[in-house]
Amino acid sequence: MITMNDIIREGNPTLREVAKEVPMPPTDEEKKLGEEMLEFLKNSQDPVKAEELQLRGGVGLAAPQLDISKRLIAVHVPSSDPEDDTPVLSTVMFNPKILSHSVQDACLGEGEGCLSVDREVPGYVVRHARVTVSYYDEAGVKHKRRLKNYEAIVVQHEIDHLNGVMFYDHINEENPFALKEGVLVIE
Ligand SMILES: CC(C)(C)[C@H](NC(=O)Nc1cc(F)cc(F)c1)C(=O)N(CC(=O)NO)CC1CCCC1
Ligand SMILES: [Zn+2]
Repeated sequence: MITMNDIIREGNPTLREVAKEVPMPPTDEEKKLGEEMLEFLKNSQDPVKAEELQLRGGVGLAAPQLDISKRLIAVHVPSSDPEDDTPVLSTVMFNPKILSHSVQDACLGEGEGCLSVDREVPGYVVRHARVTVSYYDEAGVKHKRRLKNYEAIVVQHEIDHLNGVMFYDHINEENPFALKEGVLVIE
């Protein structure tokens, strides 16, 4: 199973590569990888397993973070309602692609971090507020999905990893907390 030791950290050149498309349908090995990535995220959000395995609570993971330069991500976004156990988004996406996006931008009020970055990098990471993504599932079936709010941010963060982009590449160097008019701040 995947643990923190399998996750490469900034400085590893793989994190700056453009990952390769996965031919559809995915091979058994690629399907297994996707399942393991999703299992890592679920384990990382389980207090007992996270403690046992010393995992950082993760909501998304991209194959390049495992030193595998393939266009494959997993996302497991829990509901913001603690009473609700159903995640708002829990899936493996092969060859995810942003088809269209809102004019409006958004950022997390807390800024962002990354499982591959062992330091705090303060500042707003401005992204699209809403995106329409297409992706293939492990059966090779094509899906199209509109995402908004936190799950839209997570998927954009993960797709960035497939293009060698790190969250801090988006932070304004002069003023990390500069915000243009109309940017939605997601708390
Ligand atoms: C880097 C880290 C702080 C671990 C971040 N987690 C997170 O932001 N909060 C979180 C953790 C949970 F378990 C459950 C939950 F609802 C929220 C994260 O997983 N990522 C994913 C990543 O590094 N992918 O490469 C960073 C997030 C920053 C914005 C979107 C993803
Ligand atoms: Zn990341």
